[in-house]
Amino acid sequence: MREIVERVRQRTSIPIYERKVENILSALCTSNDPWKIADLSEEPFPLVMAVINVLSEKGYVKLNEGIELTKKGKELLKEFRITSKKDFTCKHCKGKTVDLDEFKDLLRRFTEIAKDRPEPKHEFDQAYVTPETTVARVVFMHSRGDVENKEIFVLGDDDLTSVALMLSKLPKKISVLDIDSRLTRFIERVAEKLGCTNVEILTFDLRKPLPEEFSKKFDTFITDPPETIDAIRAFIGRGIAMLKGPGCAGYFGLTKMESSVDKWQKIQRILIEEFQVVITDIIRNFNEYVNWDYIQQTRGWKLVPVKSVPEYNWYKSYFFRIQTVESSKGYKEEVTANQELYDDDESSTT
Ligand SMILES: NCCCCN(CCCN)CCCN
Repeated sequence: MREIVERVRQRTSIPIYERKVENILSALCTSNDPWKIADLSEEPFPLVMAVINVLSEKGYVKLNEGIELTKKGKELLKEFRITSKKDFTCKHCKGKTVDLDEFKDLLRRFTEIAKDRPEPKHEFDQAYVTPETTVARVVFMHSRGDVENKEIFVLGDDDLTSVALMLSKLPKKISVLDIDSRLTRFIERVAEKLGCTNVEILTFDLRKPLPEEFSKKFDTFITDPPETIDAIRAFIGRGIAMLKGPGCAGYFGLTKMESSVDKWQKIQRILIEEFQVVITDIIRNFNEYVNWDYIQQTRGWKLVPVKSVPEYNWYKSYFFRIQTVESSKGYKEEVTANQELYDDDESSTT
């Protein structure tokens, strides 16, 4: 096991240690599909591919249609008492903790409107979540008192969370921004069709500081940023700066597919030490993403040893809720990153 760790360490700057190899071997025990192995292992996709390449060189797996354990690989599992990854996610709520039964009509209307949504754009690292996920986000936020009669700010909205909020008729005001004018135009048309007059829409690049009139005006924000440190500041940091004061809430998705727990620690330190907010909820795999059609143009595709496109929604993220206290403060500076707003050594889906 140690020589596997040493060999991988020469290949990637992503932190690697024995337990991570174990997680990947355990996932290999359950599936030979590279996307599912990454999903089950909960390790960043580039790291999972680096480990699989080393396992293949050392004869523990063979690469044909899938990634299969060899006899030698199965002996390694036995020697280290590694068993297959198991999943006990609740079949009723699918891990989202909320019951959508009272929102069936909202979900039906949302799904209908979303039929004409713009397709994900590679340039902006887009990938939208399933309609059930978008509606479950609104229900979860509502269950925490963060939607009804509240002023809500949506930073980046390829998931069309603003549309589900409009359909719910619960918020006092919805402000939504996105860099992609296909999305802002689409959301404008929906707001007109629904006759929503309490919606403000702007096309904006979050690398730039937001106009001062947005500062400290909102009760709640939601965003689903890329997992680079720059994006955490540009999306979540700006969202916190828009909140009125203590007791307000922010929501965002954070994936394991493009950020290791080692990077999660850096992100959580920024939340607690720099932004001085409190993390009140982290719901595992709450956000389920629909497979995007540019996957064969991504860096991940170059890394995957067997070129098969994912057959199920493999990409998930955890849903975080943060809450502000007296000393909380957001981020208002310019972010100078360009493509590295989306890319770091752990990302692979751009
Ligand atoms: N490039 C495809 C995957 C991007 C997912 N990211 C943006 C999702 C926007 N709805 C980040 C997901 C977790 N923060």
